[in-house]
Amino acid sequence: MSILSLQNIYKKYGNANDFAVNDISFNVTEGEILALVGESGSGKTTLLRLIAGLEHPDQGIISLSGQVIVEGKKTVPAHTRKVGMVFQDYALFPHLTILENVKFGIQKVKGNPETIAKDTLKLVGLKEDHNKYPHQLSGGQQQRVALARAIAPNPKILLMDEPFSNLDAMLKDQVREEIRQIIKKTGITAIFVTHDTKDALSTADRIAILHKGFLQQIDIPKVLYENPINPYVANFFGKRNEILATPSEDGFYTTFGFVSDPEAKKFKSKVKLLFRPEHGEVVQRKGQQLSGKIVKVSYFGSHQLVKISDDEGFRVTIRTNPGRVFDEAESAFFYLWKYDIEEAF
Ligand SMILES: Nc1ncnc2c1ncn2[C@@H]1O[C@H](COP(=O)(O)OP(=O)(O)OP(=O)(O)O)[C@@H](O)[C@H]1O
Repeated sequence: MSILSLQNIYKKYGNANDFAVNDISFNVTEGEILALVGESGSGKTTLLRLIAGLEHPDQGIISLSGQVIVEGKKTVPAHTRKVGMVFQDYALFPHLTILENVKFGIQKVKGNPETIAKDTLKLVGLKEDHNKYPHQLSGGQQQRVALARAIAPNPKILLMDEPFSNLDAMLKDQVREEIRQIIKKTGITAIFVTHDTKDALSTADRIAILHKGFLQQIDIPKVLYENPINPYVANFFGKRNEILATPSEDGFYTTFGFVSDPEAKKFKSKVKLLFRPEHGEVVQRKGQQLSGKIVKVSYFGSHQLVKISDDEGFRVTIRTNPGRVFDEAESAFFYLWKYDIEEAF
């Protein structure tokens, strides 16, 4: 069931030429975690602020829990929307204890604030730290306090602005998982903004990708990664290799060799074969479809990236497992098990 609905939302700031948010519509299902991703200036924060009630759109309708909260000039003020917000810098009160920080926002809710605050801190795994001050906690723990403070009033929806950006790489993986588990345990619907594709792919149930204020695609991570709707979305989720190819009756001729593919006959002129590094495989035996010279091998612990060049110096990158041993300058044979085909010109 949909809990939040945005219909044709437009927002332009002052006398800017372009809309920061341009005709955006989507629904969010109850209990789901949605990531808003896009590069800097794509409109992610503006969209989050429109939902929170911190900005008002020029046009469009927003409904929350079946109630229209924004339409034309009508607006339900931010403080009565029952929206929880976690800010990028956590915005904890430094002179209040953890418990006091969480109690702060629940003075007016039903029940005993002390009990609710303690229960919520327990939920986020901080039941031992009630009397500590924010500076006595790690970044990940501070973030859980901010999360506890936002969910303690039992909001209809939780909004988080770049929740993982202040954490170092080691902590990030752990915190992503913790935050996802807490959110799922409470069953709350959450929307978070990030510019990091890893955050989005690993934490969200669905991802909405924005570019210059326009919604490009909204879907589950696997679909965005494997079946991007356009080149922008495809490249946003990581580099793709491009091989120029000439179609024939039964395949494509490329400078790396022949790719057998019955689809080729549908194309009249040159195409690009587009594939991610993990969609190719380096094989040891000769006689495979494609070949080239290894020009570089980069080791990353969990995997290696092998750069293979054709006779003209054109390169592709293929991901392999970390245990394989390759010599630079040796011949490599590879095949593509998945690729997209696009008209080249
Ligand atoms: N308060 C404001 N006044 C004027 N223009 C603004 C304001 N806030 C955002 N903008 C503009 O609106 C557009 C979208 O900005 P927004 O902050 O929503 O993007 P973003 O995707 O969240 O970017 P970032 O990742 O850098 O925070 C940008 O062109 C930005 O310059």
